[in-house]
Amino acid sequence: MKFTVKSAQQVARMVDVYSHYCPQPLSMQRFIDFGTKTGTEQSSFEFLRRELPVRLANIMMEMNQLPEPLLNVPSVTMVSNWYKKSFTEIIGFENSDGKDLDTLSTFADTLVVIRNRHANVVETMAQGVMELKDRYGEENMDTLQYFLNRFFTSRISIRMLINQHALLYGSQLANHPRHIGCIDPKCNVLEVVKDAYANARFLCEQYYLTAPELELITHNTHDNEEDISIVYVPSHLYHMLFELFKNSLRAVVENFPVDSTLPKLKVHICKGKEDLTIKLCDQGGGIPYNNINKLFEYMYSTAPSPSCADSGSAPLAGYGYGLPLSRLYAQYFQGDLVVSSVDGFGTDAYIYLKVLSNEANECLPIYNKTSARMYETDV
Ligand SMILES: O=C(O)CCCOc1c(F)cc(-c2c(C(=O)NCc3ccc(C(=O)O)cc3)noc2-c2cc(Cl)c(O)cc2O)cc1F
Repeated sequence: MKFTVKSAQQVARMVDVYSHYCPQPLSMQRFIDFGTKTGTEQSSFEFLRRELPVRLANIMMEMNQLPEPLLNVPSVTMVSNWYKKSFTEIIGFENSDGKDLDTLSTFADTLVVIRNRHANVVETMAQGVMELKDRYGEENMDTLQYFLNRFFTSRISIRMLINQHALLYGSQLANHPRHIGCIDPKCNVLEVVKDAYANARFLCEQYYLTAPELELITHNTHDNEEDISIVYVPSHLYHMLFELFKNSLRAVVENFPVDSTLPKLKVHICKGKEDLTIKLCDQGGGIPYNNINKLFEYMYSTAPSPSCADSGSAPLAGYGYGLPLSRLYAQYFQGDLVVSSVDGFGTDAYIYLKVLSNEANECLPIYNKTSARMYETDV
């Protein structure tokens, strides 16, 4: 394997070239078919050595459009350099031979290096938002919100592609023999709900010494399956549920006096014709309607990092990005996450997932004139 070192100008030119290609959204069905019928390591390599730089370049071009104050905070510069390095490494395979076993092995290793390099991007960007708030207050908030939603969605999609290749063809084993990469074709929703609740409850009891019980209600009008299942990525579903349970547990415990009997959390799981809906209902006192959107705002939610927060900070509180990121996971395969609250009583949170795999297409940000206009600062 020979890698030619490229100058910063050469890399910038290649980023521009690759950013002119549109990312290709894959459906859940396509992921499944590729992993079980049509795909080989060679065809996966030949797809990824183009698609990954295209997805990286599209979001790198958006990052370069950010207004100066956003672009120049140290943490954002660091993340930008990680992207440039990873982009350069992948385009190094542009003319490699997909039939050569060394090439395939080096490519798989490179993907793992890239995945590890980008492991702390969320925390680093949260640090960048805090640096920005300290320096410039809440300017450019709308631009930041627009960019981060697209940036984190792009990151979810790139990690999905890398994980599929690594699990299907790398040395890393899938979690379960039934799984196709990180996808479970029969993801048992009830089990993921119970798992997320148990772990959130453990944190809640560790801090508050109490936690509300869980009541589960299932409805299946789609098929006559005993256990409600869906073709989905269990780790994505777990991430969403764990976040929502943490919020509900915290709200309920904080809404009632110590030693009160706490009202149960009620979770409805319903598999319908098009949607699988998971509804979490709590009596946590609710939030005013006007403040719901703030929960999804990165600038508003950026709390001091748990390590430096005062010792009294609840372990249920993170960087505050849990909810916006959970909604991006839901939307990534055309689903959604909606929070509806009754001020003074409680909150219902809904996770909507597409039941039909051919409707569950990746939702990807595309860099074009429309998106570029979003970054044009007012004159
Ligand atoms: O730090 C993190 O990562 C977690 C960040 C997030 O932390 C929160 C949290 F877990 C729970 C709540 C909360 C409250 C509350 O706190 N009610 C009291 C208050 C009353 C008035 C106002 C107001 O006037 O603005 C605000 C709160 N009521 O319902 C919810 C609630 C929110 C969501 Cl998204 C959910 O899925 C379930 C819930 O029960 C708010 C959070 F923000």
